[in-house]
Amino acid sequence: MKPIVWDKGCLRLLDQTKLPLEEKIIECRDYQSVADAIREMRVRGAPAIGAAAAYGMVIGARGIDAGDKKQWFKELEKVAETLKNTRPTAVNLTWAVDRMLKKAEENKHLGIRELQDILENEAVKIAREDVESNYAIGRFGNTLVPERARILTHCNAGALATVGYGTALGIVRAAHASGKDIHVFAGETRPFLQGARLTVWELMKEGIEVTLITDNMAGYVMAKGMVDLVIVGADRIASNGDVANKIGTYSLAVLAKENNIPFYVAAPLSTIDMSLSSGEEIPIEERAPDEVLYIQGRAIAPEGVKVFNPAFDITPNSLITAIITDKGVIKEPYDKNLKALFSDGTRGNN
Ligand SMILES: CSC[C@H]1O[C@H](OP(=O)(O)O)[C@H](O)[C@@H]1O
Repeated sequence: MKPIVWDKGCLRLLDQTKLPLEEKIIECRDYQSVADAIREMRVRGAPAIGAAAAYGMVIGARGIDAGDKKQWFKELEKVAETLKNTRPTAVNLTWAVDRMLKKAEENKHLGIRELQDILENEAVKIAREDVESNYAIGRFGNTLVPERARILTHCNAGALATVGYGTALGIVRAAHASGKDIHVFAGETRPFLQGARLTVWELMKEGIEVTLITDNMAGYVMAKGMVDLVIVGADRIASNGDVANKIGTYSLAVLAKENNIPFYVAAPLSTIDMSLSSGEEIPIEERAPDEVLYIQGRAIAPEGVKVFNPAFDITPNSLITAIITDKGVIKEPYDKNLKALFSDGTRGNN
């Protein structure tokens, strides 16, 4: 399944708020509708929103009606700000938009039409690189998966969270494809239910064994010896290896430590933010109370109750067994080993 399809100036998105009951495609022909889709999580997942924002920059750039190039660049900055302000936690969003701006800046000597074409090529490159990264993560991660593995996942870090194949689910796919006996326990992931609605949908489509559990069952299955490893995605990783990921990830990491179960984080280099010294600096998005108060439009709590809805939490590096990237498996000491990862000028948020 492709959550993002670029079709000659139109960005087609699989509306993930409708899954699994409906496979609805929305067509974005202006950058504001791309921003709306990201903000409303119709497209979601750190790498996916980065790629969507890159295409939003292309659509925005082609829609600018500026008298001269200076004005054109000013308008492009406004497009960038709109897209960057949609969601604060996933660094891929900022990384992708800034990469597009940098590309335009590097070629500002060219005409506007050429700049627009260059930006389109760059967005296509970002999307292609993401899929390549996910296959690499799958290959590296598969080396850590035993022949028979019961894998607990959280949220959705699959094809739907990326341009294709997935990060955490990319490892599941690679292990399954290599003939290993894989069974996934998918945590439902309240309140947006990415696990129940998206991860289960993805895995069942491909015939990969999956069992849905509620978030509060994770401790039980781990304590009962029903889980061999935990693999999650990430939205932003600080230079010391602290990880921001979907709310509930930290709880799973503590439970995994308590039960001596390996806890892996799968992420491309575009999710690593080397400008941050620790997870304390990662902004945590707070989302609307209605996401907690309603399921499919039906109230599940008395009207008027106060709600706290942080969409992410921080898992300290001490609870992480390894970070599986598209450049290899990174273990502690994370500050030293992540720095070495970027020392050869590799792309990423350094
Ligand atoms: C492949 S990274 C996916 C990452 O993004 C998700 O967040 P959201 O659904 O709010 O965009 C979640 O944290 C996943 O681990």
